[in-house]
Amino acid sequence: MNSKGMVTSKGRSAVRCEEVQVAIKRKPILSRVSFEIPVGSLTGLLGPNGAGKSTLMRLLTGLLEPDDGVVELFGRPAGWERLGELSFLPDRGQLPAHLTAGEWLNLASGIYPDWNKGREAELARELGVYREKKIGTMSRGEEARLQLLTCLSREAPLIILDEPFAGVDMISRERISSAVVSEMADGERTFLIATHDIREMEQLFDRIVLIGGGTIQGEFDVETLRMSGRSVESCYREVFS
Ligand SMILES: Nc1ncnc2c1ncn2[C@@H]1O[C@H](COP(=O)(O)OP(=O)(O)OP(=O)(O)O)[C@@H](O)[C@H]1O
Repeated sequence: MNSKGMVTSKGRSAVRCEEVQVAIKRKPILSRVSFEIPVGSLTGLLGPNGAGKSTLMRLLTGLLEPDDGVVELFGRPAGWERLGELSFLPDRGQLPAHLTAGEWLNLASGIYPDWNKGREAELARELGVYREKKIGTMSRGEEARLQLLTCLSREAPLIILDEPFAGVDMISRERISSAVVSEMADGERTFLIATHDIREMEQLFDRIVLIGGGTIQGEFDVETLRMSGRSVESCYREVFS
């Protein structure tokens, strides 16, 4: 790591992108994207609207292929066949409206071999998810909490959350943050979270990756930033304003 807090050292990586290029309908969306996420870290992926955060996450999940460059998870190429190793909360995901939360969770627990029933019950209490409620009648925030519960009930080594707080009230945000923190306590799991809620989330992150205009604007170690008298928010402002 250098004196500005930029991460320069290479450890064991959960995610590695090198010189990644993506164009959609001939429009360049990601250009020469290179960064790494160490195993066991909680990394914030931060950037303005349209920066390329969701596109980058879809790339990591294998839902999108790069036009050029390398995308690796745990040292092997990313791709849809690696979906079993990661748990993904998409930004515009929708759960089946005709099911109750309980019916959906039963279905999901059958789909995912790494489902942990004990964790599901614990998180359902923490997040205030009611099994009897029909998904189609849920508010945006209630559905967001159920989606997060679905993601965190799996024991996948990599958790990728795209805007987990969109439409979620303050108390629920706190519950979600504490659920994420308690998940981190079990050791080797790696989190990548895209969010605009920098102030609320900054206490959680140990690293941040800043993306703007489809390119990486910097990778920072949060502890090192703090030691140099900066916060995640001030760093974000320096880079983007
Ligand atoms: N299917 C698509 N067709 C055309 N353009 C697209 C498509 N998907 C993404 N883009 C464009 O790619 C750019 C990056 O979009 P992306 O959704 O990755 O940004 P983001 O950082 O997640 O934004 P936000 O913070 O607003 O969610 C935007 O300019 C968007 O319009």
